[in-house]
Amino acid sequence: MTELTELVGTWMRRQRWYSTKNVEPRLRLLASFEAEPADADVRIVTHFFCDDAPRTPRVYQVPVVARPARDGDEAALIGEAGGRFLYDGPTEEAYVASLVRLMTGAQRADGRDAHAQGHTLSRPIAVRSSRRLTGEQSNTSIVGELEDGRRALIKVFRVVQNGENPDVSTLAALTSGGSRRTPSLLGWLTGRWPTPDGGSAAGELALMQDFVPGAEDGWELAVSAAEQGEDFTERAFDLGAGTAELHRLMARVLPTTPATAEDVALALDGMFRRLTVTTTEVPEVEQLRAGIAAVYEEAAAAPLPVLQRIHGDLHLGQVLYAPERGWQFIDFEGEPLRPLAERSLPDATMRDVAGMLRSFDYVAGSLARRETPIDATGWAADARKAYLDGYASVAGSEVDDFHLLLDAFELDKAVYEIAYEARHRPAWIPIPLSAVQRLLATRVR
Ligand SMILES: Nc1ncnc2c1ncn2[C@@H]1O[C@H](COP(=O)(O)OP(=O)(O)O)[C@@H](O)[C@H]1O
Ligand SMILES: O=P(O)(O)O[C@H]1O[C@H](CO)[C@@H](O[C@H]2O[C@H](CO)[C@@H](O)[C@H](O)[C@H]2O)[C@H](O)[C@H]1O
Repeated sequence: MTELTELVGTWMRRQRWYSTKNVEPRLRLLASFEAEPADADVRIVTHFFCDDAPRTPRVYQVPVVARPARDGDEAALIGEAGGRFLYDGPTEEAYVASLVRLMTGAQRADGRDAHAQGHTLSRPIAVRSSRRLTGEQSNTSIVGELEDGRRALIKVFRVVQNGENPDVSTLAALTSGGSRRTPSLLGWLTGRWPTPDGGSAAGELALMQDFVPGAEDGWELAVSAAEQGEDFTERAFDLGAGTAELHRLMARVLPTTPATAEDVALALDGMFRRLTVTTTEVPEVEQLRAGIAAVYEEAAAAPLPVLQRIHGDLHLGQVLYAPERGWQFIDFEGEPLRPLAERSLPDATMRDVAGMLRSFDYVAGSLARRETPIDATGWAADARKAYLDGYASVAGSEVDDFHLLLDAFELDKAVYEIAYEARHRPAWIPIPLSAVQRLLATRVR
């Protein structure tokens, strides 16, 4: 193993975006692409590593800035190799500036390293300064000050996969459709890299969208309201109405298709697959399997909706509340544990509604697990009802028409969450696990 691969492996294991927990990465360097730096002293290289540690190998994008001296951000130091100090690219202005040049068309992403760019800007624009965001994220986000005074949110995808990333394709369609519910997409970068078996893959490497000023994170807002016993029903109603507006726009600007028997079979297959994965990781779920399966089968026999593009991983952490713009929806990448090819397929809007309903339950679940527990079950029930009322204020009787589907998706999401928590936050497994038990026992909305 080379010095670089060893250093990156040790460092990567500590990163939140490293998706295989509790194991040592087993990395293989697939390719490295060097970008043109503005400063001759630094080298900017984006590496693609295959990690063989998980059952299905994953490819990671690792941009690195190599400096002659140890004068970068200490927290972002990957290590020293070949007489240079290697820093995590997104914390380095040189890397961000080069990425923005590529994404906005100021620099051609030519065939040399097989990158392609796209943007919605009328002219290239440079970044003046940048700051990496911290916090729990699947990817790495950066706030950049643009030369025209605007701010942009730049997202660097860490796990890269072959195919269309809905974070870019959904936002591109919504932006051209004039969405008021999402930030505008400003630019993106698509790249090509070799696959571990000698083939070639292409997919999105980064995107840039406008930064929503003064935005508060939906999860933090909801938790703080719940812990103080503050009424959240008006906000939840608006969030429901906003979700339905978003769905309407998606149906207008992206393909829709009536669900067929094959779609139902595919969806059921996906849900049972998740159930099996979860049961393997958390064996207590096995005893709930028959009850869960009955709900799935009942939904499959019920009337079918028209399928369309949806958010795909909707929860309170995927919405921002901005004073001037109201609720804004972000992160259209879909569930990180789901294969990319599935994530752009037309789906049922009730899947998103179910995701948000689960999130209100998580607010109560997380407060119940505090050192001094807070009972927010009433708060969550009110928020849930207000959200559904808000959705119905725009979408009419859709929730009532497809309530069996909604029940099934709520269970499916909770089953997914059990596996997610087992990998990321085992102490929180009881939140979705008790939700599954409750949903089976009551089947109420
Ligand atoms: N357009 C935006 N304006 C302001 N903040 C944003 C914007 N997009 C994302 N954020 C902030 O960045 C965080 C991570 O973004 P997100 O798209 O959810 O990334 P990830 O794919 O890593 O989950 C969000 O929780 C939010 O706080
Ligand atoms: O935001 P991501 O796309 O990374 O989504 C993943 O992580 C989420 C947690 O950060 C996870 O969401 C679950 O926990 C939330 C509270 O932290 C809660 O609001 C959600 O309802 C719950 O699903 C999400 O499932 C996962 O895909």
